[in-house]
Amino acid sequence: MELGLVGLGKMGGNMRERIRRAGHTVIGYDRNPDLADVHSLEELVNKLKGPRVVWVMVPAGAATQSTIDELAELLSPGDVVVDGGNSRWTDDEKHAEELAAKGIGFVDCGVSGGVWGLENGYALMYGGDAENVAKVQPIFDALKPEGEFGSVHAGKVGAGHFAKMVHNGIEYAMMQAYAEGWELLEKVDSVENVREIFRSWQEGTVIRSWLLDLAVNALDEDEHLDQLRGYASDSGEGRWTVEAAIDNAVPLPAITASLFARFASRQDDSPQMKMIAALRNQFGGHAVEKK
Ligand SMILES: O=C(CO)[C@H](O)[C@H](O)COP(=O)(O)O
Repeated sequence: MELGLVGLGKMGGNMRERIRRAGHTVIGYDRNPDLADVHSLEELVNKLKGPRVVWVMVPAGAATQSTIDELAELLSPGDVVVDGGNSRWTDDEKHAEELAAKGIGFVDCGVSGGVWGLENGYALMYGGDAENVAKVQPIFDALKPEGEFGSVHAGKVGAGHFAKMVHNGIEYAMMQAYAEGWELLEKVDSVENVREIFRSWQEGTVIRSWLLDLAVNALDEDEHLDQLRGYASDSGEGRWTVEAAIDNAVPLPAITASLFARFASRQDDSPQMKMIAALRNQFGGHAVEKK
């Protein structure tokens, strides 16, 4: 089938390649003309035969919103827009309504696989009406990993991005647990080869995983991570997971702690720990360290 793909960065560029390898035609648009097959969204839409499917793979928020606004003006009734970015799931209902007003379908799709997806396939979690999902199905089949699992129709509009958000929350907590274990192992003098301990865990253990494999890759590149600063960014999904937990009164201690650990990583000198030091000094005369 034919697909229009908007956004040809690290994810979108590799997805275009994987879909083409499966024998489909992909017309890609990106603001960077070096990456794009066409010069504008209008040209992309005009080149596709109807009913069209256009997959949006641009950063969540303003970039996704403006792309969907533009597509709403260009596409025709019966066409479908897929939002494959890491959009906040609460935006999906709004996008579906905006497009439905013009007779255009909408499917939200969480995509996992990172830069390895080209070869390994992308795990897909999508939400929307069966009729719209069916129009995209050949593309889902091309992107997903080989084998029985790796893609799911998670539910109604929004369910795909909600599933991806929870996936990322789990990702935060798993990474935090590996990172904490690694730091503790590195701290203790009697432990001599932390990297090899991590490597040994890749087979037979309860905690083997792809993230563990990637941790070993990272330690192979830089055994004690000396070249990195202990600073971790976030792009929103952990925060939205914690917000959803509050809305639903679901306790998420591990995911919440892993999000807050990232915030702490961005402080050179913790203001709250200054207060703790000051209070210990006030009530107990405990020593403080001064600048
Ligand atoms: O979706 C992903 C992996 O599954 C992206 O890599 C995402 O950027 C990870 O989230 P964060 O940037 O908040 O760590």
